[in-house]
Amino acid sequence: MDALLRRSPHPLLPGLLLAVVATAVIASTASSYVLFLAIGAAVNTVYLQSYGLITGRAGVLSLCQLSFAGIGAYVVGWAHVVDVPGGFAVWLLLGGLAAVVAGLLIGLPALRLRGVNLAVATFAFAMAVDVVLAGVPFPGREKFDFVPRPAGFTDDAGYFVFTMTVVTALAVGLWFLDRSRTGGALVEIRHSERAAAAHGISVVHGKLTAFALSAGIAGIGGGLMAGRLGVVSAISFSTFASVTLFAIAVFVGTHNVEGAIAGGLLGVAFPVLIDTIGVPQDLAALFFAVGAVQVLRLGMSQTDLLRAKRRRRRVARAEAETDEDSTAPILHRPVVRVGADGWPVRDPDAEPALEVRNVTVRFGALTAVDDVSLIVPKGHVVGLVGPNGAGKSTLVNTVTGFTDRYTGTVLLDGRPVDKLPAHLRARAGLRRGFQQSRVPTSLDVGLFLRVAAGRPLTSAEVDEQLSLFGCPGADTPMETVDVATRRLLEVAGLALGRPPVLLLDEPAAGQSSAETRLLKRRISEIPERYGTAVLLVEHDLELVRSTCDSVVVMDFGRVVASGPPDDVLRDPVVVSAYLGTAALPTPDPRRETTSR
Ligand SMILES: Nc1ncnc2c1ncn2[C@@H]1O[C@H](COP(=O)(O)OP(=O)(O)OP(=O)(O)O)[C@@H](O)[C@H]1O
Repeated sequence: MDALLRRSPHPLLPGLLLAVVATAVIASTASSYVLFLAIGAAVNTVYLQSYGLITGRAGVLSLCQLSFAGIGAYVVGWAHVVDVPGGFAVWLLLGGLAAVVAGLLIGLPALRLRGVNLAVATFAFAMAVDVVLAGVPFPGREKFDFVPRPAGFTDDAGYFVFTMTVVTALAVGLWFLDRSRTGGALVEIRHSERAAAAHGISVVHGKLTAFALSAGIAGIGGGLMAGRLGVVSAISFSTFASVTLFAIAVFVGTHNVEGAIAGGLLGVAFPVLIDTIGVPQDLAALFFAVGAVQVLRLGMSQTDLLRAKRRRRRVARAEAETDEDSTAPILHRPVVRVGADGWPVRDPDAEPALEVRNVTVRFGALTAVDDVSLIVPKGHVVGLVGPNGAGKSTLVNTVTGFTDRYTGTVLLDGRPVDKLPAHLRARAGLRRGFQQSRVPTSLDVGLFLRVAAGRPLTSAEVDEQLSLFGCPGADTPMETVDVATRRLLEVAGLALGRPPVLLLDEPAAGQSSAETRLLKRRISEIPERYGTAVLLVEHDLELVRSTCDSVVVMDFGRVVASGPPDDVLRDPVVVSAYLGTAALPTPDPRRETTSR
């Protein structure tokens, strides 16, 4: 079943073959009018690849991509007029680079903005570029000094081949990006900026990268447009055209390669089509806008819907064919160091990996964390328990840098980290999981593991970890993975980063008893296997008792008890303040004899 759910390992080669055949057929058979339209569709595809990167992958609402295209076209025209050596291909790259610089300049001030505010800021930039380009004619335009197409590709058929080569090269680049940790990081930023920061990803850096790369792609598209038309005018890069392409991108879903191509074709063919039946071409924009609104309502673009349908069919087929024994045992690798009782042996005098000193957090009049101090020694698992609202998650947020309004000190390996923002604390080795799963569903399992680990992993490491946590194969799309398995994957990925300290916030929530048993084993192995000390926030007291070396109990923001699990969980203060006798777990005879 797993194998059927996985993506084809090499979808790139058939895709490349298809691109070559389609380009050759169109170039050799199409009329000059159709070729002119086809070049337009290919240039549109480049624009939509840029939207697919900034909006589809990174989730940034940018309405100014054609302004970057205008800058690319302007530079190509200028390079031709002043005769920059190297010819069209070099001018195209220069146009892309100029657009990258513009993308960075727009991206920097826009970093603090999100959603509609960011859309408004990019819209304002597009309007400003409209005004500038309308006042400053494109180089060569006044004397009709046409930009020469690249040597060997000067006729329409040749230039179509050249344009399709650029489209294909960009598609290959994006294919690799999607499979890299940078691509995974962009998707994670779109999904949850907090989760991205917790994985050591700089949201600022990620968004700037998306702005720069997408602007560069759009700039190359603009340069191609200059080659298509010979002389361009501001109207080709107007705000109206930018917003129309944005609507197409949202409607079709241009973060998928087939979406970018379909969107490119739609943007050219649909206006021509309605024109032939007497409807003004500009009304096409209305159709795209209605389509985009519909997609925003559904939450899925056309290509996402198609891909989801295909996947559902594969899942149904796999379910019908599966002969897997779901009760088959999961293969475990033995723990590195175990005592005679089968449980890991730990050093009682270990140095602190994490130390929290007198931390207090206030939300207005409410003191959510009140002068809390605790230590997580190296190689230990420490439980943090307490009733709802006791302040556990606030403490985890504070320690990991997601709350900056606190007093007190957090030390990692003896060094204060209070001045570091969340992503730098994560990079320093203070990693965390979230109470609510924040796993981006558009990644596949292997890439998520790489992003969560925050360090380069070999395929063997990924596969071994997946098997250890009983998770599906690396190529499995995350959206086909159930919520409980996603939580397991989160723990698996974080642990694989081998951070000095890992804070897990209710990892067993929503797990079946079999999954909790596996999780119990895996969490108790984390210190030995990965060299990581764990602070485990959990309501499942049996899990806490059987995995933790010591337990800290919080109530009303304060530490009310701490010590060995069996002692603490039977402490009358803890029982009356929080647990209630019925909730007490039964002591495990194995643990009573454990040499910790
Ligand atoms: N951002 C916030 N603004 C105001 N109050 C908050 C904020 N975050 C948490 N609180 C309050 O702080 C207190 C501690 O909440 P916290 O979520 O840390 O408790 P918890 O022990 O993690 O609870 P649970 O087990 O339900 O997750 C609660 O009274 C909560 O309402």
